[in-house]
Amino acid sequence: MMRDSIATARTLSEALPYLQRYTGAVVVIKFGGNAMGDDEAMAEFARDIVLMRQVGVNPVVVHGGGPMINDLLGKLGIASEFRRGKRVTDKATVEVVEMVLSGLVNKRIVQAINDQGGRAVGISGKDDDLMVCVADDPELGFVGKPVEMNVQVLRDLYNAGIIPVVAPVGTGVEDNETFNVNGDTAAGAIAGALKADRLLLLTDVSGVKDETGAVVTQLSPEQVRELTARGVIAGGMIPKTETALAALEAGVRAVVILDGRIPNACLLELFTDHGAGSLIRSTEPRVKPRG
Ligand SMILES: Nc1ncnc2c1ncn2[C@@H]1O[C@H](COP(=O)(O)OP(=O)(O)O)[C@@H](O)[C@H]1O
Ligand SMILES: CC(=O)N[C@@H](CCC(=O)OP(=O)(O)O)C(=O)O
Repeated sequence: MMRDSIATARTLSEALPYLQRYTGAVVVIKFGGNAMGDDEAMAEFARDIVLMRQVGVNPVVVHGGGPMINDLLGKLGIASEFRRGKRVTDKATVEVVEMVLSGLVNKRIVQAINDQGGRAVGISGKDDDLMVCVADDPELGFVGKPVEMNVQVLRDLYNAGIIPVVAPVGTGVEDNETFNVNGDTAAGAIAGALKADRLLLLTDVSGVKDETGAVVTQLSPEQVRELTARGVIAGGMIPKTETALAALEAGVRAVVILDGRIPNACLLELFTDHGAGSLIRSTEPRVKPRG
């Protein structure tokens, strides 16, 4: 018992330099549908987010919900397919996407954060024209590519002590269209527009893997391009790494792809000597042992 308390105190003490480094920092967390898990895992994620806020970080949560969209599409008998990690989205599908993301998934996360004593407010990319989109690719239908980001609403929320929780649904430039935006793409666009200190992409794999299946703990943009060209980075990992590169270009300091199913994944990454997952950034040398 005493030993446990000593270990806890040591962990807190070791966190000091990281707490100092991240005070006032903007950290965008993409919470993928596959990383969400059961209610207990959701509560644990929410606790981490509330703790971040408590120690002076400004967390902005952007979520996915692909598996939950699949469930409802399945019940409705609507077939769905993905191309290069993005869902081909017709009119009927985009309605289901908006219902699931802005409704069920968004409010589940908001409630979980509030249950832990945080103040979460859920919005989508439509609110205050946060994410204005054009069609990404005519073959994908109503899949949006963000072209104009109005992130002041996020600053207003976090400056008021509120944790914004964003559903990746965008509005069109004209005709009041609704766009389905890949959650990673949305998180990257938001992190880029906020020039966030960190973008954490929480998924269900331990990081970006090489051809042997080993997680690469740190990658440069060049290495990402090379692994993609060789087909080692594939499927759902493509929007993640594309997002990482675009976010770095836009001024985000570093992007981490990590396993959201590990307990306290976000805290482990931000506040301990051990990083988690794959860190993608251009030049700075790595300061933490990872893995
Ligand atoms: N090189 C790679 N390293 C790790 N995962 C990869 C790689 N290439 C493809 N993947 C796939 O990408 C998936 C993650 O994307 P996705 O399922 O869309 O996650 P999420 O729902 O969390 O956004 C992994 O489960 C894995 O199957
Ligand atoms: C265009 C596109 O693919 N949109 C995604 C949006 C949800 C998402 O990104 O969910 P995950 O993060 O859980 O994968 C979709 O329809 O599934």
